[in-house]
Amino acid sequence: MTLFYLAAYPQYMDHLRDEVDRVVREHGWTKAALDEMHKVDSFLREVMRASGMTTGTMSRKAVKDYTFSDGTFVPAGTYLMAPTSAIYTDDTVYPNAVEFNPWRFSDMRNQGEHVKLVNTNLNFLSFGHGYHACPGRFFAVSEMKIILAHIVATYDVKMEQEGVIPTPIMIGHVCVPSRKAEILVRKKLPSQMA
Ligand code: HEM
Repeated sequence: MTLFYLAAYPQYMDHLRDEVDRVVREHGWTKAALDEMHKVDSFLREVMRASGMTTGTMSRKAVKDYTFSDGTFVPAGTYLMAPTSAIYTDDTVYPNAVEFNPWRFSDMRNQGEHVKLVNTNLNFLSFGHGYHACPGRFFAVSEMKIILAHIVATYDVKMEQEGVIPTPIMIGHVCVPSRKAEILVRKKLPSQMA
């Protein structure tokens, strides 16, 4: 999905590339470099938010009657999910939520908010939250950052039609990237590489 966003919005490529070139020049391809890639991190988190990935997450079954602090009563046997897509498209949570803003989270981070991709909170549930939050996310995020950083450092990518994300397939509540979409990929010339 990230590749589709990267290709659909090529105007962000140079910002990512500048960041990757700068931190890799300073730290090499190391964990320290990944930690410095705030824009790469933000881009990935914004793709997870904007694309939704799932309409809901953290499925649970109530094993006994439960009343939430606001009075909501959940009888035993009820299945529940946290409504990720409702949260991710709520303008009061994410201003101008409909807009893909790749620097949304790096800007928030600059203001002192804990919104690195590995950070979970009630407004970002793609890795779950609380006691059962995904323990594999630290590994997964490092992998995703390495792949995105490598792509921007090595290739130019674009979609035939700018600004259009190929329609995903919904399987139940899970959003699967289109398997038919095509992306134009061109390897950068050696002289363009850092
Ligand atoms: C982008 C990649 C990934 C995403 C989006 C993701 C998402 C999630 C989510 C949403 C949960 C919480 C489910 C819940 O509360 O019901 C979860 C749990 C879990 N994830 Fe991941 N995950 C990813 C990668 C990984 C990887 C790479 C591993 C292992 C190497 C992993 C291992 C686990 C385990 C063991 C749990 C269960 C934790 C528990 O129940 O206490 N995940 N994941």
